[in-house]
Amino acid sequence: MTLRLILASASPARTKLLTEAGIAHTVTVSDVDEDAVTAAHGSPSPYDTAQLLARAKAEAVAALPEARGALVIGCDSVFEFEGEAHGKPYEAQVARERIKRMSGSSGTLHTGHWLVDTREMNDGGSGTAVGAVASAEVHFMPLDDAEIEAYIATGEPLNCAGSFTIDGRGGAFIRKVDGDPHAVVGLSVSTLRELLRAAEVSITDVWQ
Ligand SMILES: Nc1nc2c(ncn2[C@H]2C[C@H](O)[C@@H](COP(=O)(O)OP(=O)(O)OP(=O)(O)O)O2)c(=O)[nH]1
Repeated sequence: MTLRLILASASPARTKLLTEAGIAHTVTVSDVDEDAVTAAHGSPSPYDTAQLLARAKAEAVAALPEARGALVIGCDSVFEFEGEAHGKPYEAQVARERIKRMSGSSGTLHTGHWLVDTREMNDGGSGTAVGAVASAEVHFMPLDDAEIEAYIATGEPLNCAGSFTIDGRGGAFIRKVDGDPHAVVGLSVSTLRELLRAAEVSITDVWQ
């Protein structure tokens, strides 16, 4: 039987990562209310938030009829900076305030992963599942105000957890990454390999 892998994410970065890693997949976006999930768990740490939301997204898609018989991977990225959990800034003023503080400093990007194996799922069951968080510490170069304004004006940081990318324009401001760089982009392919192994699937089985 051909293995089907579904990415439960709207993130263009994640599907690009899988495609460039040669991993065949389709995309089904969940409609998870992320604020409701985190509120239901009190005030989880940034690490736990990433895992909780990855799990919620994967389980929501795995419950859909079209997911039956497939492997479903959900992800969520949270940037931990000075004890705060930063998602996407969305607005220029929020990005400006955050990037000014991040300049010359460092923070940790946590990406949660949750894999649901629906191949053995009985009616109403949830299938077997396994998850892991991959974290990487990101060290930033000092940015001057003109660079910050120009970066925000591109729009790139507004829809990225942590208000930066390492593989886009933001790469100009990254001094180093301690950890899996793919975890910063949004999906650690080596973590996916480990989750697939737990489901007795080799990464080579999903190579296209
Ligand atoms: N290309 C790139 N994207 C990044 C980087 N850091 C963060 N991002 C993006 C990837 C994700 O699209 C986004 C993280 O937000 P979420 O984890 O909430 O995922 P998103 O809302 O995009 O989609 P989803 O909730 O999974 O449907 O930030 C980076 O270094 N490079």
